[in-house]
Amino acid sequence: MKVLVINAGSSSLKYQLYNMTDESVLASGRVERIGMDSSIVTHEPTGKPEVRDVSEILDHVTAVKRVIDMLTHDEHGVISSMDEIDAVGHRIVHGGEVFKNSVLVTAEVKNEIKRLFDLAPLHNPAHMMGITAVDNNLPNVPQAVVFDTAFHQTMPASSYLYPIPKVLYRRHKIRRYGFHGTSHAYVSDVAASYLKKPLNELKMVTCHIGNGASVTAILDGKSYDTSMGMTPLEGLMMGTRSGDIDPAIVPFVMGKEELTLSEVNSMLNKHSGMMAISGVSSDMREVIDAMNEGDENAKLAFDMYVYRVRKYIGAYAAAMNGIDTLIFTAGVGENSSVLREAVCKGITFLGIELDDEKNAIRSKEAREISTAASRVKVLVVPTNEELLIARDTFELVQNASK
Ligand SMILES: Nc1ncnc2c1ncn2[C@@H]1O[C@H](COP(=O)(O)OP(=O)(O)O)[C@@H](O)[C@H]1O
Ligand SMILES: CC(=O)OP(=O)(O)O
Ligand SMILES: [Mg+2]
Repeated sequence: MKVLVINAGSSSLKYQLYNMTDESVLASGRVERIGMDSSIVTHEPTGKPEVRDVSEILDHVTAVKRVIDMLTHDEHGVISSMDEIDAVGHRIVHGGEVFKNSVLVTAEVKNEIKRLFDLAPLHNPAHMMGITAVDNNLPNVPQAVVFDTAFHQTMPASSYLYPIPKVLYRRHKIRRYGFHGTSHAYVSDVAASYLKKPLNELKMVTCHIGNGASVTAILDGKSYDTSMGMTPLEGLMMGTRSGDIDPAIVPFVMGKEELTLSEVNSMLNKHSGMMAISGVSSDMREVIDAMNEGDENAKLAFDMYVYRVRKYIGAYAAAMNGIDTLIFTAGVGENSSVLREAVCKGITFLGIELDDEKNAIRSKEAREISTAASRVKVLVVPTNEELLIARDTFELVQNASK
């Protein structure tokens, strides 16, 4: 069975085609700048050269059509016709309280995802466009949806409720949901296999540090608490997102600077974080480069970023009354030995001892970077949200056909 995995954003659409017989990736790629005058399609067929193309792609339906054209292309294609695509799996950021597991797409599921637009206005409408685009281009192919929030549905009320009037939870479902769940679940599972220990016997803290960043406490193999909240804004300092701030700042700034709701939202989501403090970039590589060249604002941004990761690790070690495994994943967590060192060197009291040589090794494999004597095992585990989405989709479609 061949499964196409789609991660649709507001102006982009990433894809991977899997052969589920051996879970190999046949092709991957992305369509960027959808709706703008020059969209960029990057297609990477396994074993063949990468193809890049600039054209006008005004909507997601056309984007999916282009993806199918690339996958079935005479020269750059990896399948002979679109009939070879047996199922499509989508990443959906917000599943609210309704979706605790991945499901096949039905009319009712689509309605629920639409009802959640309010809680994830930046993400869910884009995902819905992805689903509609597949409906239009591959009308007979089953689709599944895999939610970033699902893994965190196990959190106890003491973790997910905010100390605000309870009526707001009842009326509007205001609570912590948490995100990147597919990634936290995947890396915790890989780490347990790597350590040859049952997942439910470990006290883990997983740090998904990419463009968006979140930390999760995993107890008994389940999400116990996580740093992102009702939306992906809470928690760590990120590329352009503020993370935790005093909520009183919002009405205060709105009054003083005469900002509207949408302006203050944009300030916190798009013009804060590392970008705002460094004045250099939201990209960790550029911030580290500037810091190494002596830029003091870049150093302050890096120090603040690291400090906040450390505080969450400490908080979650306390929340679980211990920690035995610390995991780094996603763009920054997997690639930046500098960040991992800065985080770990400040929390040695927890029993974390980094092996500098192992930390410096670059690899695509899961690996341990702590010393043999370190009480806490520190691992780097490359995440693979797409593979988990493909697996869930495959399983749902197979079960449905039994
Ligand atoms: N070698 C590196 N050192 C530091 N940061 C890196 C490195 N490689 C990638 N990154 C960072 O990873 C981030 C992107 O992470 P990623 O998980 O791909 O994000 P997303 O999936 O949210 O787009 C960027 O900020 C980028 O700077
Ligand atoms: C939920 C979220 O923040 O996703 P991303 O890291 O892809 O922005
Ligand atoms: Mg990501």
